[in-house]
Amino acid sequence: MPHTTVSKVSKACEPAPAGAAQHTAGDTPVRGFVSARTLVLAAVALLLAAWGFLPDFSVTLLNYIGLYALVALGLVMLTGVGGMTSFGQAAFVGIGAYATAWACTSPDAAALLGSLPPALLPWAGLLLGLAITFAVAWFLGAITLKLSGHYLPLCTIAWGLSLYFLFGNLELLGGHTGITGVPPLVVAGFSLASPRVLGLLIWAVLLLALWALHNLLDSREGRAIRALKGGRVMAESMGVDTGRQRIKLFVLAALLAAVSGWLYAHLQRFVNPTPFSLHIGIEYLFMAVVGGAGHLWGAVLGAALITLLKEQLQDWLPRLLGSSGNFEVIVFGLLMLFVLQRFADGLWPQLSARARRWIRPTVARLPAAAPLPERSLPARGTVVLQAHQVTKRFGGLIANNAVDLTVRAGEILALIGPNGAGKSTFFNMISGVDDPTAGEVRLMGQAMTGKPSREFAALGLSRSFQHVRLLGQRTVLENVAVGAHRRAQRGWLASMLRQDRAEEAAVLAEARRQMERCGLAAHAGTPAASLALGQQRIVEIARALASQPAVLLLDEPAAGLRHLEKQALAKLLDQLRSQGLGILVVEHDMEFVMNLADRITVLEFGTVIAEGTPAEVQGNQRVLDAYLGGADDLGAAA
Ligand SMILES: Nc1ncnc2c1ncn2[C@@H]1O[C@H](COP(=O)(O)OP(=O)(O)OP(=O)(O)O)[C@@H](O)[C@H]1O
Repeated sequence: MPHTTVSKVSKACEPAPAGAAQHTAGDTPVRGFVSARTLVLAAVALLLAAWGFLPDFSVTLLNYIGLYALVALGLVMLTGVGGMTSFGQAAFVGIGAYATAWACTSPDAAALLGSLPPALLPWAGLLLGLAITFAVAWFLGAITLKLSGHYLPLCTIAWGLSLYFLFGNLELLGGHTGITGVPPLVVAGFSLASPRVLGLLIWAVLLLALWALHNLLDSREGRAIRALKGGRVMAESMGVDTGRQRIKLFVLAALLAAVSGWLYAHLQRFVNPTPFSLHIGIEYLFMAVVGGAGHLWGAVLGAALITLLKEQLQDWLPRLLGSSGNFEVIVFGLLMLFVLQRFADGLWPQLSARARRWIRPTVARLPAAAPLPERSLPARGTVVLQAHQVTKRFGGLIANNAVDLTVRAGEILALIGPNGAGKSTFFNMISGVDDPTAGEVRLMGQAMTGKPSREFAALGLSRSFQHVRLLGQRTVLENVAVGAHRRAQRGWLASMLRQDRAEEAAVLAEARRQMERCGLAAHAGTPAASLALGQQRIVEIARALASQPAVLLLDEPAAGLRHLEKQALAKLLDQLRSQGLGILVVEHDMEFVMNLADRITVLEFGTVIAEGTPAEVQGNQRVLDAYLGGADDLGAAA
């Protein structure tokens, strides 16, 4: 925004790990003497009480902080939570601002909206701005969000620039001069012309957005959004439609920016293209990152810090250096470098870590949990998963060569083979991560070729990964709950408005049930990354079980486990088998495999070289040859 000028906040609305926030003290020790919620309410009450007495300049600063924080909040969701970087948010602020300025001042708009009383024009402008932003963001999202790596940020720069130049070149938007004479907002006959009064609306909108987004993150949909950061493969395997979630997130961030632009236009009462440039888009990103891009309150902190810092620098530097110039930009850039070097996760985590001693997380009460809908498992012996002549080529390399394999309900099939034999590639083929070059995969009798992983998940297939894919900073409970995504239905709006509590209770109860089943009950509130690697693998199994699968694919589940843990895992898999699950295990631990599997398929150089019971496979000379040094392992397992 044009103004190069212009809360201290608490831990309160930080999206606390669900396990810590919503369940018994057994998960997380309850500390602190003031609850996060009380602190926020007290801060809001204080701000309200002081609002009438603050100097005009402070009110102006606070208004701008509120406006910037709204945009940065969208970026926290998009970048910090969802893992997508955008430099172009200022353009959406521009759409919100120009839409209302045009609706309120243009003769064309008057002809169109002629019957509307003048007091309603800004509200028509808001609707127009939101509608245009929605359409533009959806369109841009659809064409750019498929890109990954540095391509996506580059694209946001491209369309950020395009929209900026569009604002300056459209005659109907006043060209580079912009639009003047934007009227003040009027609510119920009361004019919000004074920045002091409009500021109340700005902060009310910001607090409402914080509340809604906090609720969203603390829900099934919030976990799905966070799962995006764990990689699309994991999220899709848990049944999350990642493409849709990404677009929704992108549109949400754009709409928040547009609302900020709308408020800005009625605060400034004129608009021109300058505040919607790429330069300002970068500044918004700075705010989110410096504040703490993974934390909702980080947006407020970042907006406040950067606004105040720029203000001070603009004031002090010319005095200090004895000449005027844009010195603050240089110092500002250096300071940003320092902050990002020193605190890569932003400043909010630092602040909240210090406050943890005296602030306790809000304990939300959930209603009694009803069970989630159950899937009826196929009868024992039914073919649940079938690979027919599955071939995968990577250029000239044949990773899987006409592999046939069948998994039945109520059995454990092991897929073994030396390193590089093609086991993980095959796993990807039969779970929808990748498409076979030739051949067919059938799940529950349905042809699955070309279908994404989430369709596999919908039909009852769940999996773990060779390289653990968990949300390391989130609790074990939350990670396991991601697995139950498809068993619940409440969407974004219901989550934002807290209309999902009964379902959320059911999801978390199911996650706890699976954790108990897997011996993880004591770790509900522990961040997943702080568990040993072997236990993280068990968390993946619990997460897979939370989807109530009919087919379970486990990629090296015993790797990193100690002897007793392996025994417990074998017992669990045995139980699952007796309950009728079809289980396919890729594993290098021969003792584990030989004692557990009903049948074994052996791959070498992508080709099946043997199949049969453990005893048959151990006696197979080709298998012994394939393993060479590993022949001892096979023998030892006998
Ligand atoms: N995306 C890819 N592009 C090119 N080659 C690949 C790709 N993925 C796997 N490969 C190759 O395919 C072959 C099979 O690899 P894969 O990871 O499936 O073996 P694996 O049996 O799972 O091995 P490990 O037991 O070590 O995990 C290897 O030669 C590997 O280098």
